[in-house]
Formats: sequence, C-alpha cells, structure tokens
Amino acid sequence: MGRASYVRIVDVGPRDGLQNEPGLVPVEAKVALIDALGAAGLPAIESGSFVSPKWVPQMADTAAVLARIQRREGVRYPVLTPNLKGLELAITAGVSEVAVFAAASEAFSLKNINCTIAQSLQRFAPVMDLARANGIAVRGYVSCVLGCPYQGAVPVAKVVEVSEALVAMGSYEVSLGDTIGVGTPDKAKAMARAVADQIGTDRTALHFHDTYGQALANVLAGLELGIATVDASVAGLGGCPYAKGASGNLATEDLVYMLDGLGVETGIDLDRLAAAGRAITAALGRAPTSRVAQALAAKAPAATPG
Ligand SMILES: CC(C)(COP(=O)([O-])OP(=O)([O-])OC[C@H]1O[C@@H](n2cnc3c(N)ncnc32)[C@H](O)[C@@H]1OP(=O)([O-])[O-])[C@@H](O)C(=O)NCCC(=O)NCCSC(=O)C[C@@](C)(O)CC(=O)[O-]
Repeated sequence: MGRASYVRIVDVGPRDGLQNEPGLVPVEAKVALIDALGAAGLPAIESGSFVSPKWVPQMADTAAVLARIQRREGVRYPVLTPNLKGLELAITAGVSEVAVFAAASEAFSLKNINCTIAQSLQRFAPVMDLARANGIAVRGYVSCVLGCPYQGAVPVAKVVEVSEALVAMGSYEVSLGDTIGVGTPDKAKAMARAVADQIGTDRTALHFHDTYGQALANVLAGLELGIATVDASVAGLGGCPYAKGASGNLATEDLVYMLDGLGVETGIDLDRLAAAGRAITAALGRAPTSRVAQALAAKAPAATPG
C-alpha cells in the first residue's frame, strides 16, 4: 500500500510533552498551548492525563485545563486514563475521547503503571465498557515497541499481541510508542507492518520519540505502509517520567514540514504551529528543539530597533 494523501497528526505535546517538566507549568500556559494548537489546525490534541498525582504531579491540573480550553468543532482532545478512577474523572471533565496505555515490555509496565501487562489489560476491560456506555472513544497505546529501558529487546510478537488485545477490547486505534526512541527505519517498518497486518493499517498509529534522531525517518518508513495517523509533540517537547533519558517526541513542526514537502495534506498551518511552539517554550524558558522551528525563527525578520 502506498503513502496516504492525508495524514492525521495527534499533537501529544500538552500531555507527553509536558508531563515530565520538572517545574509546574501554569494552567494558563497549558490552555494557551492547546488553544494555539487548535487554531493551527491540529485535528487531535492530547490535553492531559487522569493518573495518580503522586506518580505524575505535572498532570494533576488536567481537569482545570479541560475546563478552560476552547473546544473547537471537529477537534478531539483525548486524555490518558489508566484505570476506572481516571475514566470517572475524565467523564466528569466532559471528555469525548480517552486513551489507555499498555506496554509490550513487562518491566516497563510495572514501572509505569505498577502492574503486569496481563493485569493492565484486565484493568482496561471495565474502562472500555464504561467508556462505550458513555459514548467515549478509546485510543490504545503500546509502549516500548522497539526497545525497553529496563528489559532491552522487545519481541515484535508481543507488540502484536498487546495491540490485538486492545483492539479486541474496543480501542478504535493503537498508537505504537517507541518510548525511548531507539528504533531505526527497517525495524520500525517491520514492527509496524506486523501490527498493521493484524489490526489493519487504518487502526495503526505511530508514536516515535526522537532520542536518537531517527523519529522522522521511522515515520517515513511507516507511511510507506499506508499508515495515516502520526503522533508528534509541538517544539519537540517531552520525555517519559518512567523512561530515563527518553527525549521528546518527534517535533510536530518537523513532521508537518516533511509532509508539506511530500505533498501530503495535514490541514495544519506551519507558521501558526511554530508560533505555538515558540510560545510554550518561552513560557518554559528555553528554545524549541524542533529543527524546523529553529530554521523558521532564524529566517524571521529581526524586530525593527525602536
Ligand atoms: C496506574 C496507577 C494509578 C497505579 O498506581 P497504584 O499506586 O498501583 O494505584 P492504586 O490504585 O493503588 O492507587 C494509589 C493512589 O493513587 C490514586 N489513584 C489511582 N488512580 C488514579 C487516577 N487515575 N487518578 C488520580 N488518582 C489515582 C488512588 O486513589 C490512591 O490514592 P491514595 O489513596 O494513595 O491517596 C499509577 O501507576 C499511575 O498513575 N501511573 C501513571 C504513569 C504515567 O502517567 N506515565 C506516563 C504516561 S505513559 C507514556 O508516557 C507513554 C506513552 C503513552 O506516551 C507512549 C510511549 O511513548 O511509549
């Protein structure tokens, strides 16, 4: 199957990007980021997570963030929910989409959500049922699809097995997370193909971190399979609190620039996206790691001295 003519980008910056920030990011900065991403044309913006505030303090204000964002018609604002308690909080916050997150590595599952892979799938079953009863769409994640910080190699068969289980339970899509960004294109493509062959290309999404600078190449390899949903994080924000050394996701600006160049539609305005990235990184006191954002900033006319 060839490359799709439209790729749906899920910006995970407000959640995956910010969850590991050492200093608390104010609610206003998160709301401004989500609204700016919506205005830039993102069709889906992962806006927070209802997880234990002891485990991930940065996401403890998710309800406050959701109460203040400007929800745009046609834009989805999923949040992570690891268990029923998380889903109940998400329902109270009025969400229409959540994500459950499993792993293909036992060691990572224990560190990240304090249970085995099998226990996590058991825990997700009632979450899926309650979500369905409330008309809430459920996305699934599988972490460590190309390697684990604790266990090393991860068998592709395990990635396929967990992905199939998530779809069988009711996930409309499974996002394949290279949590520590160790993948390279041939391996990424073989893994994504093995999953897509079982659950369908239309249910397969790519979520690659850029730790080793391979994320864009890995995405391109996945696009060749016809996969048409890709996660990215504005300004390259991010890192996982339970994966030491994991850097940010593929930067959304870099992905949009590549797709624009390939003639693949995204519906995203690159300049507005880059402005959103500059605003949040300014609030965090640093520059975007996105190469495209840096290039655009270098090209921008200098302010007139005044
Ligand atoms: C899953 C748990 C809760 C298990 O944690 P646990 O300690 O086993 O849970 P518990 O059920 O025993 O509860 C312990 C305490 O947490 C509370 N609690 C329990 N659940 C919730 C909830 N939903 N919301 C708020 N509070 C909650 C619960 O009420 C209790 O409070 P206490 O009585 O001690 O005061 C914990 O391990 C956790 O929150 N983990 C989240 C870790 C996380 O968010 N990781 C980052 C996201 S995953 C990721 O980044 C990878 C991804 C998706 O991007 C893809 C990729 O790149 O690979």
